[in-house]
Amino acid sequence: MTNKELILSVENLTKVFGGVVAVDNVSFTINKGEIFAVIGPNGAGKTTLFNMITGVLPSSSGNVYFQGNRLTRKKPYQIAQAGVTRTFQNLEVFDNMTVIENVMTGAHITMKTNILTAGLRLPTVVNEEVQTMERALQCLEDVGIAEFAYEMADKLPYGNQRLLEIARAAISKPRLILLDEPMAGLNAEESRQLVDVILKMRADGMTFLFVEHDMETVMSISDRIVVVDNGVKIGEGTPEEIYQNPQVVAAYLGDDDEEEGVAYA
Ligand SMILES: Nc1ncnc2c1ncn2[C@@H]1O[C@H](COP(=O)(O)OP(=O)(O)OP(=O)(O)O)[C@@H](O)[C@H]1O
Repeated sequence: MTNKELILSVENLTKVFGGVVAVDNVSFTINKGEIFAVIGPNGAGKTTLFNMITGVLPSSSGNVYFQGNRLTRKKPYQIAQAGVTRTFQNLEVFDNMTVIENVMTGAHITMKTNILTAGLRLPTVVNEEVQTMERALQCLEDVGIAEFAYEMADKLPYGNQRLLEIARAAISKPRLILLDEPMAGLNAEESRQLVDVILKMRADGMTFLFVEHDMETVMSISDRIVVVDNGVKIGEGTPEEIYQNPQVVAAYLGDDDEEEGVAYA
């Protein structure tokens, strides 16, 4: 990649739960427009890392900088306002809302409407609502599920609910989206659809940081990968470099068939 522009810098991030060091002095940087994966065995500390970057959990030590601004100790909504949004490991779709209403909930961090102005139904409020609805529809179009906009969210197939989560993350116009195991539970066709959406959004300038167990997806779409094991970063590089890193192979990918390469499906 030419003209690298640093967007996220994770510096010596550490999280201790009681006696357990869940994330141990992890550092890495992400450039604008990259698809960057974090992989590692169950319990390696991936979700904890995500939770610290997005302000869901305070770090024990270390710092996170986004476009040069320190995110450490900021609240999740402040981090979202700064341009970092995320999806969660388990679906977080509101069942009792339509698809478009679900997407609109993602816009509240960028809206100017407050309880007072909303109660007065000022023209600016009505305008903002209309604009948000239009933007929500556009986000649904971008992920390919606009035709379901006015259906109840829980009626969508699982794969489309994941796409809905991406649309909801995208409506606040983030510069970085974190995806926590986006491929979990998807069938092959749904995974392909989601990969297409991620690649298209990246082509439009989005940066992605994602945690994923599906190695085929990780190896096929990631520009760079960080590998964590027991909270410690044990490798970093392109898919090819990770594939050939003996420490990573031994700790995570399995070294049964080193001769022929790693079986990571
Ligand atoms: N709230 C918590 N309190 C205590 N320990 C925790 C807490 N959250 C996570 N841990 C511990 O921290 C370690 C890392 O957990 P984490 O969920 O971050 O791993 P992970 O890599 O995301 O795992 P998975 O792939 O299974 O989702 C584990 O040992 C876990 O038991």
